[in-house]
This record gives sequence, structure tokens and C-alpha cells, in this order.
Amino acid sequence: MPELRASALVDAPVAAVAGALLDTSLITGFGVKVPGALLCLGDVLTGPFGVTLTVTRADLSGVSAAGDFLELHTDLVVTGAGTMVIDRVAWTTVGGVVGRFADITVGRGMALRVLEKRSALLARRCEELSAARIVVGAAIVRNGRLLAQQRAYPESHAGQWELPGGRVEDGEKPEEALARECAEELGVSVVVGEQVGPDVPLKQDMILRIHAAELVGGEPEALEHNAVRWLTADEVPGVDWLPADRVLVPALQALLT
Ligand SMILES: Nc1nc2c([nH]c(=O)n2[C@H]2C[C@H](O)[C@@H](COP(=O)(O)OP(=O)(O)OP(=O)(O)O)O2)c(=O)[nH]1
Repeated sequence: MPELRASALVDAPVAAVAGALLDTSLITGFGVKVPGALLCLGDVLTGPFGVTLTVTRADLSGVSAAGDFLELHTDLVVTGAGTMVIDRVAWTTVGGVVGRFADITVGRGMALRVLEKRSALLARRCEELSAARIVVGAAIVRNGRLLAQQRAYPESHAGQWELPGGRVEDGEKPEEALARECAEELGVSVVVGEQVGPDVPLKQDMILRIHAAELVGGEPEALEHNAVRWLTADEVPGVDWLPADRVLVPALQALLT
């Protein structure tokens, strides 16, 4: 399988770059049809000439999509100077000698131009998101189960599930905001730990950032939500999550196994 590679250094943490990569506005400009605003594992992308690709990886290590004769991989490598973004395009050449000639003269040039343009869009999106408002969420695990809560409002999201948390207020650190929101929403105290998964873009100027959190006081109660529920690893993918949380399902499941 011929393969083409291109790499670029982005001046942003890996969680920010991994999240920006999930923003489908980075690829829709190239005539790719996508199911939603964010790339999720298992999504089917339709490209020019009806080429279809299934997303096979979307996590902190990067994104991959594969079809019958085309594979796209973006690998992320943490360096001292930022995040190295390595794009790989691999394909099967069709049409014998003529096909191989077209590959070399047209295909590779086109692919390189697309990668270059996307790389510039990615760098710009990372810069935009570095100034974004942060919504923090807590991945609280007890006895191998994850705590989720069901939204009561607004109407468009009522009934859907999310992680406890909310907006970081001015002058507040994300960890402080998370502890405050857990107390307000659930009546519990938590100790905030490491980030889980990428920074997920919520809209132009807002991201969702999840931290592992340990329950250290109180029993969770739905004080502002419809309900709370402890989910097993098997139950996590089947829940009607808010769209941004759906992206985080593999990272949340990994916490439970
Ligand atoms: N808390 C939380 N918010 C999420 C998650 N996923 C997700 O897309 N969001 C969105 C929903 C909202 O647009 C935004 C945060 O809203 P919020 O209503 O929880 O925040 P808040 O408590 O600071 O706001 P408010 O109720 O005072 O209006 O983030 C999640 O897992 N947890």
C-alpha cells in the first residue's frame, strides 16, 4: 500500500490538539460529509466520488479512518515544544501502470495540498480553543461504576445524560469549579484528579474538559437534575449522552476496566 506522510508541530497540549481534531469543520471544507459536529468512533464519513471511511480511532493518540482502499491516520506525539501531528495517508492503487502513474503525478500532489490546508486549519482551531471558556466535568468512579446525571433543562437536552460539572467562573481554577459544581449539583465533596480524554470543542469558544474525581464525602443526590445513575463499563456506550460526552465514551470506559 503506498503511503504519504506529512508532519507539523502545533504549539498546544496534546489534549487540546486531540480535541480540535474531532471538530468536523476541519474536514467538511474538502467535500467530506459527516454525521455530526464532532467525530466519534464508528462514524461513517463520505468523501468525494462516494468514498466511505469509518472512524476507527478518536482519542488522545490521534484519529484514524479506514475504508476499502483508503486509510487516513493522524498520530499525535507529545514533545517538549508542543504536539507533533503526523498525518499518514495510505491507499491501494487501482488501474495498473496508468493508475500508478496517476498516483505519482496527481494523487500525491493533491493529497499533500489537502494535508497542508488541514494542518493550517488545525493550528488555527487550536489557537482559537486556547482562549475558549472551559466547562469542567467529573468522571466519578466507585466500585467499577461511573456516575452520570440526567439533565432537566434546557428542553433541547432534557432527558439526556452528562457528567456532573459546569462552567468555570471568572477567577476560578478548573479544579475549584469542579469541586463547587459537585457540591451544588450532587451535595458531595470530591478530590479532583487527572484529565480524562481530550478537550472536546462544544462550540466556537467553549470546550468540555473532564477530570477523574474521587468521592470523599456525601452520597450523590440529583439536586438540580432529573436523576443520577451509576453505570457499568458495558452500559456506558448505550446511554443517551449529550453529543460532546458521546465522544468521550472510549476514555470513560477505559476508566472502568
Ligand atoms: N456539566 C456538564 N456540561 C456539559 C457536559 N457535556 C456538555 O456538552 N455540557 C454542556 C452543556 C452546557 O451547554 C454547558 C455547561 O452547562 P451547565 O448548565 O452544566 O453549566 P453551569 O452549571 O455553569 O450553567 P447554569 O446551570 O448556571 O446555566 O456544557 C457534561 O458532561 N457536563
